[in-house]
Amino acid sequence: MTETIRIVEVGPRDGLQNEATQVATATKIALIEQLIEAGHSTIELTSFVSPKWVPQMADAADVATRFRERTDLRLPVLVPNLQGLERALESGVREIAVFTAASDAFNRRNTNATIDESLNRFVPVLERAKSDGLRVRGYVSTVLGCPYQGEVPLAEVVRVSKALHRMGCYEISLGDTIGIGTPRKARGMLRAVADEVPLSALAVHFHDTRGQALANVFACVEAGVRVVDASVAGLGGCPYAQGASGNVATEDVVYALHGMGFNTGIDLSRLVAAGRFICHAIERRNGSKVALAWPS
Ligand SMILES: CC(C)(COP(=O)([O-])OP(=O)([O-])OC[C@H]1O[C@@H](n2cnc3c(N)ncnc32)[C@H](O)[C@@H]1OP(=O)([O-])[O-])[C@@H](O)C(=O)NCCC(=O)NCCSC(=O)C[C@@](C)(O)CC(=O)[O-]
Repeated sequence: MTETIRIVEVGPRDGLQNEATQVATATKIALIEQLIEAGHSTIELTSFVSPKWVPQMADAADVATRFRERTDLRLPVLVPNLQGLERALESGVREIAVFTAASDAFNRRNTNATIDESLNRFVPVLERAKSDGLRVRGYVSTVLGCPYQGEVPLAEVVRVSKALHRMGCYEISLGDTIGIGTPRKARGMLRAVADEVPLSALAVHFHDTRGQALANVFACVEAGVRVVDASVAGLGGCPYAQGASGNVATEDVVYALHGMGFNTGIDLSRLVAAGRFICHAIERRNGSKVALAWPS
């Protein structure tokens, strides 16, 4: 039987959060609609963070509300605190993602809190989410290096991942925020976390800053991970990680996985069209090599 890998499409959130020019809400919605048509089952729609920190996501409620009837899909949104959760609930959201890091230096710049302060912030968020029947995903950033602190101890990646899992996050996404990792290091990191958190509850999230992301995905898939975050057309970059480029392009991941015999449920041709649509709309270079080679 063909094995399935679930792609978590982060383009509409991670991919667009750093765009300097405000992307029209209608464009974001059209992109998400096209991603759904391409067969995505899991799409991170937006983030309910402070609009002062990330103005591009100020229209989170409008985007999320548009998809509130799509109970057949998993449509998580990023939430940093209880205020974000309240806003998400008002928009009919059924899945959220909380986020912290394995480096205090990064986490302070990203959320104005140390790692432990952010974990404490999540306690009431997780309690409220649980009582409202929401699923909660957890992110750990800087798992292979930090733009401010440099080396990140593996023990800290393991500790934070374990804490999020124990708190009730059903899945932990391990983020190489600045795309600094290489395949063996990425696989070693995954294995170390998998010693403490079930591999089935882990996802990988690679940025392609140094062109290593697809190789890192491959190394981790070979090591058994079955959930991969990716961004259509390789959109993205973290506003609090200078020089961070987009995530690995979804088109390239899907092409590689299909070639390896995995099923993703995604129609590559439609996905390429969605990537071309958004690149045209925001006048951005397409970061997917598969898309560039795809017949027009
Ligand atoms: C966490 C905070 C809010 C702390 O920010 P703070 O300034 O310490 O928060 P505060 O509680 O002091 O509130 C300050 C103001 O923000 C408002 N506020 C507070 N919270 C909210 C909210 N949820 N929604 C709307 N408004 C909010 C609050 O009401 C107040 O407004 P004022 O009284 O000044 O008018 C802020 O630092 C923040 O929003 N950070 C988010 C940064 C971000 O979104 N980064 C990118 C996402 S993470 C990422 O990309 C990495 C990832 C996940 O992809 C994985 C990887 O690649 O590594």
